[in-house]
Amino acid sequence: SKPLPLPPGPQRQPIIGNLLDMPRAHPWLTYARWGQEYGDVFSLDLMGKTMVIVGSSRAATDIFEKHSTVYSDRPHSVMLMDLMKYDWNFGLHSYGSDVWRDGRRVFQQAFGPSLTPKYHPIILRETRTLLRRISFDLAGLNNYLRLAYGAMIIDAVYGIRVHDRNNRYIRDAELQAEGFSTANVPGDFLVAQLPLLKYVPSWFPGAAFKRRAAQWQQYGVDMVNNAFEKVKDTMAQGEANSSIVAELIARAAESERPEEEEDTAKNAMAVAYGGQITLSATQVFILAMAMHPDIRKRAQAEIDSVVGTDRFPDFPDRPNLPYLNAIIKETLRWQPALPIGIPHASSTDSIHNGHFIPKGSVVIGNTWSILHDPRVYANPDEFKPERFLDAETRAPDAAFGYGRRICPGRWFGEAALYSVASHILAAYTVEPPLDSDGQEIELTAEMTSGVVSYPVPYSCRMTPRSEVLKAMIAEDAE
Ligand code: HEM
Repeated sequence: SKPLPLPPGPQRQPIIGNLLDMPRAHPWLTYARWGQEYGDVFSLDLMGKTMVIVGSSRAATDIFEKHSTVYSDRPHSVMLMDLMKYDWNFGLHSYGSDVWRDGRRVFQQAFGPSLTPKYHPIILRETRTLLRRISFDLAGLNNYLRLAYGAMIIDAVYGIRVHDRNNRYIRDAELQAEGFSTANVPGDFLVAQLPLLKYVPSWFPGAAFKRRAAQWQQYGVDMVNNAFEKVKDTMAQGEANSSIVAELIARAAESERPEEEEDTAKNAMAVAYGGQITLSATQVFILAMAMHPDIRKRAQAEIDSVVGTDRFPDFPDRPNLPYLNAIIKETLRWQPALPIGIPHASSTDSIHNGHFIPKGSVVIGNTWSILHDPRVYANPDEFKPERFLDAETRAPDAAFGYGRRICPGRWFGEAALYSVASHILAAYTVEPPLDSDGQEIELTAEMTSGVVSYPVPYSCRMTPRSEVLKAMIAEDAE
């Protein structure tokens, strides 16, 4: 009979609630601090809109897994959906909508765990091309990593080989990704939730912003259409390479609703380019290797003993490299690429632990807190892969999100990360940069603050480990 309270949280002001308390940078750290004060599930009020932060893995399981039908929606983003017409992106659509269900189905059918091995040859080829590129131009490492992941995805999805970043499909995708992340500034989903915030001057999407949004919208449309149409054209000429899209087009032609099926395939597959985010984890991995010579050497000794020094690592080696696999898990845990995931929303009123969570609340898994919980991971700020050699240690699944929204590309992402990490370790000694006196400059793990968090740009030294591999890198030309 008495209404249940909302989950506890910081003191609210009249009308604006916690608006002025909202962190501008690295929100996961402020949420972690609040979590210690108010509990694993606490709430904030943003001008009447409830935001719930979930900060432990037990609470995340309870909310996102056990009550997945309630907590798998997305907050509607006025900015992305209305201004930028991102309605082709099933990842932004509501739980249960046709676009989300059909898009996710098609996506999972292409990127499920049993299908990912199909793409191993592409992943390996692009990894080896990457090594060759950095052997000529180490300063371009980040560009080449970005290119490698883009090329892996575009080849798997469209059967189109990409050789440089001026490639039109890479350009389409990068321009739309740039628009997406610029529009997705921290204020975005607040603006989305609270139309009144449009009047806060620094966030107000003025005429200039709207013009840019129209341009980003066009990039999105180009990205969705260009590569897809190219596959259709080449198929019509009987020349298309095998690819996910070629298979989906052929299957659509035999279905009862060919046009709709083709559209679903086209839109769902355009979302795959988001898998570029694997770049963040790779940059974290290289940083960790440069910071921890003992860990790097132990991983290299493991690779040398399992793989030898006269060939590159391959996928069948992966189960025989437990320490490297532990490093990959620790990389995803230590500095997750999406420290507060992608916001979920609740689709009905619900109750959690005696607290009321109203329909339409924004529900955020604080991945950073969950993966830095000292009750689960001792000394969580330290990079300690050994913790994952103990099979009891909880895998860092939260890095891939929650419940029914959990990343459907995670097997592909992990395979790509394994490939690049194992090749870099096999071929290179990774060390911190030197100052003008020849002394090593100490590297620290500082991360950027966006929705997708990357290490703040750093440099490192990478020296080939052996003449044999150096010769193999040169030989392994495209
Ligand atoms: C290390 C690499 C990756 C990480 C850390 C990562 C992480 C994430 C996270 C945290 C989410 C949000 C899940 C949620 O809402 O709870 C997500 C969603 C998604 N990811 Fe990934 N991802 C990675 C690689 C990939 C790759 C390679 C692809 C494509 C091949 C991909 C495709 C997607 C899609 C389509 C969604 C939206 C799912 C939905 O809303 O239903 N991701 N990812």
